[in-house]
Amino acid sequence: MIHAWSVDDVRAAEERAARGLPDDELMQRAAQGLAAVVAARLPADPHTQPLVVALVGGGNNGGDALHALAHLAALVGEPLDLVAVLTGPQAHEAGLAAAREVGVEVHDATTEPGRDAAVEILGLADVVLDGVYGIGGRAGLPDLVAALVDTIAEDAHVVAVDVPSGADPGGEVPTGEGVWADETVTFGGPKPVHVLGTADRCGLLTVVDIGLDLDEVTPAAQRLEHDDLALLWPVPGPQDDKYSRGVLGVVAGGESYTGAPALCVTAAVEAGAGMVRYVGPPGPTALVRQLVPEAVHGAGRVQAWVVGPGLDPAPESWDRLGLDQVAAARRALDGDLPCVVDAGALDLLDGPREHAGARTLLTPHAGELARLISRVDPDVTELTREQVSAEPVRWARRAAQLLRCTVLLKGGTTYVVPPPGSGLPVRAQADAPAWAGTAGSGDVLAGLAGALLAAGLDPLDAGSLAALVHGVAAHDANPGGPVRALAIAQQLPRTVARLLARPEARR
Ligand SMILES: NC(=O)C1=CN([C@@H]2O[C@H](COP(=O)(O)OP(=O)(O)OC[C@H]3O[C@@H](n4cnc5c(N)ncnc54)[C@H](O)[C@@H]3O)[C@@H](O)[C@H]2O)[C@@H](O)CC1
Ligand SMILES: [K+]
Repeated sequence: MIHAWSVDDVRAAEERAARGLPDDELMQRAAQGLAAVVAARLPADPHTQPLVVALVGGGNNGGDALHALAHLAALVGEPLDLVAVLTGPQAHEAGLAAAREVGVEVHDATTEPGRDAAVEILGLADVVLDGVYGIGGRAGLPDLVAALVDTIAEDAHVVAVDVPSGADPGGEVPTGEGVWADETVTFGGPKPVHVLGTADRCGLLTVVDIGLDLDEVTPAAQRLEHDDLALLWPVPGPQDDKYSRGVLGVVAGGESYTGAPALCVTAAVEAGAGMVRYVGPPGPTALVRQLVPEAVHGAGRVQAWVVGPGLDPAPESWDRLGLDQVAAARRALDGDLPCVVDAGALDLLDGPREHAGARTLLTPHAGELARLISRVDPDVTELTREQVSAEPVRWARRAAQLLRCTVLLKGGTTYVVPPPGSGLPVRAQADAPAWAGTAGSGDVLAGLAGALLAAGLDPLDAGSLAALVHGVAAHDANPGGPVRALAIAQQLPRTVARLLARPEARR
């Protein structure tokens, strides 16, 4: 699992670690680690002298970059062209002195000749170090810096120092502006932007150990990795039977929507639910009977519910079967069992589930979340899908707060936000190929998450693990090509087996 700590917690850990150490010890450790990464990225061609350019801001992030240039000169031993471009009126004094000492060429881009020289040199660079802003940064860049970033050579290898400049280190305010790095070298531990930010903003992430102790500090954000499946997946033991493994009830679909329940039930069965009970009218029941002979039918004892895939929340008054299905959905929502609330059932929620908020996992996409918040938030009249997509963590948090439950917001990156006050971190998963964005894919995710809730996982683990496995299964089902929702569901057993068998996971 990748843990990411808030900027405040990292700064506090830096303060603790710095006590009793020489003034610039942490920066030297950071710069040395950074230089080692950059040294490994230099082009190997013996006929050309590599050109490394650092964009340098006025704070300590710039100090890291300047010291790294100095360390790089010592580390590589071969001739190198090293250039520092100063982007503001100040630069880290000791860093600048160390860089000058080893012969780094310095240009001050706040002057016209300096800017012209910087533009030319950035267009030729082999490696660019982005040392403009680190954890002192915020979303967006001043015009001068943005213009310099735009002139970086297309084929240059861009290494962000700690955080890509222009990105919000807290990961909450997304912006496309600023540096998009091929890789990011961070210090002490990941920050939320590395986990929550747009998936390819930071590139490959390397953490340099500078001696911070964050073990006892609760992370602000997390990402599950493939090896985490073995820790969290409910693997049955010899004493288990279908009941102890978890019985999932599914209230989904209606006479006009028969596909969603079939996909949802298939996914839950393929994911290894002990038993799946489908509740619905004759049409979808017949289809589920045909496609999933393992499922049982009609209401009965269950350990968790999935409510909502393909559910029409507002059938016509003459549609008796539709009204019965909504009544079944309401019974599940009014109870106190763990529940995945998906699609149509989201429209049935007006506030928190009374006794079961903490056991509830909402699984909206951006449009559904916008509609839900517009309806239940007294401070919001009309929220759009675009607004949710622009600030996904903010709005998922808002829904989690209003409904006192866990919210899984589906998208290219899937965010799983626990209820406020739970002390739990936000999780973000970006495991799925874009091919997975296809009709029925969400019904599969709901069934999979439901199977995990029924097995006893809490909503944060169930939601994030479901997002991980769903994404990996979508890849496994047809690497590099299109995939239908049913194929994702049918791939689940093999994907789970493969991830359980990973040698790292078994340790
Ligand atoms: N504190 C420590 O002990 C260590 C800090 N280190 C480095 O220090 C960095 C943090 O340094 P600083 O706190 O000096 O902050 P930064 O160097 O990240 O930023 C400096 C200043 O730039 C301004 N600024 C930031 N974003 C801006 C924007 N978008 N537009 C305009 N102005 C902006 C702000 O006034 C900010 O204080 C870390 O990211 C890391 O690189 C490392 O050397 C490791 C040790
Ligand atoms: K940076």
